[in-house]
Amino acid sequence: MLPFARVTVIGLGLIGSSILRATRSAMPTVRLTGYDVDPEVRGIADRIGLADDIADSAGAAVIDADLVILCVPVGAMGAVAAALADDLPADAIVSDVGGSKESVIAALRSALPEATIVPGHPVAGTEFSGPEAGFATLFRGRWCILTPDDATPEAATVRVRDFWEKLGANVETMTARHHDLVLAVTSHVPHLIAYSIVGTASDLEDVTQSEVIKYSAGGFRDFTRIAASDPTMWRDVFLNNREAVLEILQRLTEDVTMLQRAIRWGDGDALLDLFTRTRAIRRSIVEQGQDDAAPDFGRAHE
Ligand SMILES: NC(=O)C1=CN([C@@H]2O[C@H](COP(=O)(O)OP(=O)(O)OC[C@H]3O[C@@H](n4cnc5c(N)ncnc54)[C@H](O)[C@@H]3O)[C@@H](O)[C@H]2O)C=CC1
Ligand SMILES: O=C(O)C(=O)Cc1ccc(O)cc1
Repeated sequence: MLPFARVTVIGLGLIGSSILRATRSAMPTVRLTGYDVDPEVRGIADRIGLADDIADSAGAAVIDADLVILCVPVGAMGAVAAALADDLPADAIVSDVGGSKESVIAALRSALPEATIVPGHPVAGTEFSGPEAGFATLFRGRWCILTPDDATPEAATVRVRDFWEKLGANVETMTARHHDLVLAVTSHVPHLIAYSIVGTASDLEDVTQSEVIKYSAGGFRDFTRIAASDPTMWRDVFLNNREAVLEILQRLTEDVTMLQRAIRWGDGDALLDLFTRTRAIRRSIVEQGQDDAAPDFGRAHE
């Protein structure tokens, strides 16, 4: 049995278009509706047939939906929810895919105080964005984290879990606070480091741009992939997961200072100890098959 018969996706970029493609492939009889604030994106979505209907307002998109998934940058979630509030059917379930959860839940509850809300985050993506970047297999074998709270009916969480499992995802539930701390370590701060090191390299006037590009076959190249991720989306993630990101950055700063000291004083044992531990972490991730989104460089050597 299908968990939902009519699914609406608001925001037709990488994640929204991937959900539409994956739903069409896994549950072909589900009626799909899409909406995006950008008329150009709506035009592309229409042309490539992402949904049965591309609506021209958020309200029109949700009018007969039984699942509405918000796939916009986290800073826009509250405004989108407010824009569709008057047209949302009373029995519809609202979900989202935002990369940070505590502030998104607060924004959704404030805009939709009566609605059934099951917050979510598929931990799957790429550095690309827009409606043509999505693909149907994006969520296959990847985690989707749901962060229901006391106000979320269990039955609604079960239906959203069922939906994501049909798209091929493994579903886990946890509190929003815990999600935000875990993702700050595993995703947000790593992206910040990538943005920062690529920025530092481009600021070094005496290492010319061409040298940066020419010798970028090493670790720097991996950082440039991550640093190519969508600027608006990541600005919003950092502004919305401020507390957890700052806490992890504080720890990172202390650890970098420790490394600085080890290099300064020639403490090779401290360096070897850390590098041995981190190599073991990488190997266990590869063994668990969790490195699909990583680029190919150097894989042959692993
Ligand atoms: N990119 C990634 O790898 C992942 C992103 N996410 C989350 O998914 C969400 C969307 O990210 P992407 O699909 O990557 O971004 P994207 O930039 O590819 O698409 C976002 C779309 O939302 C539209 N939009 C913005 N404001 C809107 C509004 N007020 N009303 C309607 N549409 C609006 C934009 O026009 C754009 O087409 C974000 O919250 C992000 O944190 C979650 C997992 C992975
Ligand atoms: O492309 C990568 O390396 C990613 O880290 C993808 C990603 C980006 C944002 C998320 O909220 C979840 C996954």
